[in-house]
Amino acid sequence: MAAFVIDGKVIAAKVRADVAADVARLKEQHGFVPGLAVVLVGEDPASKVYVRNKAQQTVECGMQSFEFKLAEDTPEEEVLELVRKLNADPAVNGILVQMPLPKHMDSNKVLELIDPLKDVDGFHPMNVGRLSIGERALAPCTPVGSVILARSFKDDLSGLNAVVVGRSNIVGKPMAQLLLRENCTVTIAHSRTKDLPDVVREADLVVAAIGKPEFVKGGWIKPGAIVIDVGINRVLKEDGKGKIVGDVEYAAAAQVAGAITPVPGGVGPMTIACLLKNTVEAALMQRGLMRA
Ligand SMILES: Nc1nc(=O)c2c([nH]1)NC[C@@H]1CN(c3ccc(C(=O)N[C@@H](CCC(=O)O)C(=O)O)cc3)C=[N+]21
Repeated sequence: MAAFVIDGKVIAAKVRADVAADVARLKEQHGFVPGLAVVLVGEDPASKVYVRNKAQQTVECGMQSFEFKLAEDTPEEEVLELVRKLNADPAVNGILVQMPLPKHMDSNKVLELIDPLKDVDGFHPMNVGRLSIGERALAPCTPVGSVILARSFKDDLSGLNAVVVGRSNIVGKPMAQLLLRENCTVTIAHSRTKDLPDVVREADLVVAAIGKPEFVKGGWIKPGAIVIDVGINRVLKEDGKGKIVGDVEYAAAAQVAGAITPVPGGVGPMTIACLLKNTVEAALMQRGLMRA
């Protein structure tokens, strides 16, 4: 039977509607509008589109958007100075510095300067650590969105064998932490994993975050498994035109999986929705209005 297709666009729209409702309430009850600052260094065309979408959706949810576009050859110190300024600005509740940064910059140095309470990407070591010890933390948007997508199909993930393919700091590792929190039995597989297809075959939940087009084959998927595809790869079709594919061989996997996220229209839209959600959480934390 063909897999259920988990519609990331629909679920992202629901997350954004919740964010908009929270923002409206903050405005009404506290006279305050959350703000998100996005810093883009350089001219990467894909990054520019993504930053534009973020700014537009931030405003649609009733929040303030601050955009900073710096030239590729901006000195590192200038980016650090901007982060310091945003840290000190009470109108800015969330700060996102678009990755990757130009090669002449030390990304970790920039990320570690961001106030952990404004770190809506959840990349600061303080948030990474707090997530791993189960404290309240801002968690990375893509993994948070991926859990919401999986739970939209099966609310209780407890006891599932989850295999995360990929061990990056922005997806694989935080994904594993969040799935542990959902009481999954978690395996992190990667490029050096032995017998990877057999490891994936054991998974009730597969998260593919490798960054290689259609790397995970349909034949690796356990019948009925939930497949979350984090990959966004631009490839050329036979007719020479470009298209976007995930890290999973979608057509084949969709024949065996119980549920699968498409690319585009799966995890991508959730990443932005969860960024907006994190911005509201950050604003609540900064103002001591935290939800229980
Ligand atoms: N500090 C930082 N935080 C990030 O979260 C971050 C980043 N840097 N650098 C770049 C990546 C990439 N990223 C995407 C988010 C949404 C879509 C998205 O909405 N994709 C749509 C459209 C795809 C398309 O048509 O291009 C989809 O998958 O359906 C894509 C890519 C966030 N990133």
